[in-house]
Amino acid sequence: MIEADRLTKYYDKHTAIRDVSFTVEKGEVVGFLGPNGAGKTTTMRILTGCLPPSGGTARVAGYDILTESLQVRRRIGYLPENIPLYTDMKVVDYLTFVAEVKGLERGTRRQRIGEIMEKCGVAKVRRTLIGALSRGYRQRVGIAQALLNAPEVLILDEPTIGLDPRQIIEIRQLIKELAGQSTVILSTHILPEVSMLCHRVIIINNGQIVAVDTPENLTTGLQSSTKLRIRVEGPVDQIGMALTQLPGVLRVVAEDEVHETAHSFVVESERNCDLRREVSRLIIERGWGLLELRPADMSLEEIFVRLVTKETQEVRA
Ligand SMILES: Nc1ncnc2c1ncn2[C@@H]1O[C@H](COP(=O)(O)OP(=O)(O)OP(=O)(O)O)[C@@H](O)[C@H]1O
Repeated sequence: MIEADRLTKYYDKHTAIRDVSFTVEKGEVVGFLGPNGAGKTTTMRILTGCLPPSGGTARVAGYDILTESLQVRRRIGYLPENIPLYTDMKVVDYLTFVAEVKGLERGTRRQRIGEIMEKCGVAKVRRTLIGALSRGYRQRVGIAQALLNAPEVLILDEPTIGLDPRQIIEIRQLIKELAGQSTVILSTHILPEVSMLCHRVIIINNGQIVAVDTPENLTTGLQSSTKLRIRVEGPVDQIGMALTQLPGVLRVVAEDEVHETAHSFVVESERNCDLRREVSRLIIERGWGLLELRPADMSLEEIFVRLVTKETQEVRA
């Protein structure tokens, strides 16, 4: 559905993105993740046909962004980072205006606007001035305008930025519902958002792609060991010693614990070596209290920092 082929963009002498290539399959939700200034917005704007690349090209829904940009724009819904909403227009009037600009058929326009307002949860504020809406509702109006032309591809630039926690949950729910219907690319700094919403993640740093994979593969693939976090009631030294002696254990780290009788440990073993049974058996046989036992995988945050730091160091070297 989307094929980016060595996209490059210079702003004067500054390279915003360089040789960015990736594909997105129909129906996929792909997260674009990267620190500030990484090149996310630039890439997204190029894909929407709003910004010409300095090099490379892309195909969206089968059309070339350079030579068939009108066809591309017809098939794309775009939520920019700063939505250019008209604050002195009522929601329904604004959506009618966008529907006209997008060339929606006059006969079905009203019905379509009604459906979209219901879907995006703005029907009850249809007659409110956009300027009087909360940020969460404005974001919904922004998503509604992006959806009006039933786009095959939806591009959402930081859809939850600046929203309060309740609004964030609502917008994420809305994106999840859209996922089955459109192909979605969304950019974010928020890592849990990626795990929650996206089938795949594209990590971009300094204008270049540093990783493309599923959130699960990213978190397991870069791990050199398997970690278990446990909380146990009993004598800390004896527990630590017994765990260290279990076959397959590489390292045991006792963590600070405010409780006097319960102690937390991270037990590290070879990659893909699952010691949950052995650890729980040991603790129960010794008569200690097993309060908690769970995998302590590397978080997406840790993966992200590792990839981005590694890349930055390599660039500097
Ligand atoms: N119009 C412009 N003129 C000059 N430089 C620009 C312009 N737009 C972006 N840049 C630069 O290009 C680089 C990539 O910017 P871009 O906005 O694509 O990053 P981003 O990943 O979307 O960042 P953020 O998360 O902060 O929105 C940055 O170094 C930025 O300063």
